[in-house]
Amino acid sequence: MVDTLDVFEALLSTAERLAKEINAKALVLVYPPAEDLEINFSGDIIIISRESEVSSKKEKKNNVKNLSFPVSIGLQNLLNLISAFLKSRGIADKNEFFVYVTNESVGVKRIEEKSSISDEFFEKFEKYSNVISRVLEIAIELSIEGREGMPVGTIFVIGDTKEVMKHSHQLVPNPFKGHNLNILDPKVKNVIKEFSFLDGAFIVSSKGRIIAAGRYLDVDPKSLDVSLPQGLGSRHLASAAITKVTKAVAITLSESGTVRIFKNGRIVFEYNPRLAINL
Ligand SMILES: Nc1ncnc2c1ncn2[C@@H]1O[C@H](COP(=O)(O)OP(=O)(O)OP(=O)(O)O)[C@@H](O)[C@H]1O
Repeated sequence: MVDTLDVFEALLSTAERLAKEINAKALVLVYPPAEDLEINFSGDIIIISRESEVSSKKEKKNNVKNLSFPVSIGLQNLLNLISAFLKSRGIADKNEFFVYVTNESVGVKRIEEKSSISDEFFEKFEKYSNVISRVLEIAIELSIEGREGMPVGTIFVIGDTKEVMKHSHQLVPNPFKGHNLNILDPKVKNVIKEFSFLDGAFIVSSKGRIIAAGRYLDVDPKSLDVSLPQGLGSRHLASAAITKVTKAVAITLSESGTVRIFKNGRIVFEYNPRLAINL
């Protein structure tokens, strides 16, 4: 039997040839099965890993960039995020291509207009990458599992904690008060899930400390000129608004199962894990 690494290496050499032939702007390795692969490509190389800690030691060559995405968000979403990343970094422009390789496929992706995620999102994403990834992971699991079999909706507001606290108040006594719990601690995942039934939002610092749960966001989407696609109610409007009035990122889980990331009052990422095909 041929092992995963052999398959990946064979796909990689096809991807290298393809990238060269079509003058692709970047070659993207999605969750490669080994760290020290020999990659022959003169353009930008992006390595997507599942590790939450991205070590810079692997960025030996300056055309290699590591991005960490520990959760599986479905290939299409991942490719859209990569498109947006390449565009925001000036690596590739609209209608240019990148080639990607996964454990099972090689493909070409054209950079589309719609893949416009603000630079700021990636700055934030890189800065709080571990925390955002962990919250996404929890939101995705909650979307699939629900709580005691019932669908759950909630909000996580990450970063700019001081300002977020100023623009919110407790709906119920804060269960996290006086505790020093960090969302990056694997044991804390279940605690978050347990409290996901509370109305309101979880407030998480940029380093992952859980500041509060059951927090009502005191924002007025109308006066802040926040507009969202029809069908999104007060949970989503409040999430968009808090990211307009502060520098925070908000991640919402809708009772319908869709997970969204908001930044600067806009949706920058949308994904329904219940409809997803895993990588
Ligand atoms: N300003 C707010 N701050 C915190 N939580 C809020 C706020 N507004 C609404 N919510 C929460 O959102 C819940 C659902 O409200 P609503 O159904 O209007 O939202 P929605 O955007 O349609 O969300 P869903 O897609 O999950 O139904 C409320 O019960 C409340 O817990």
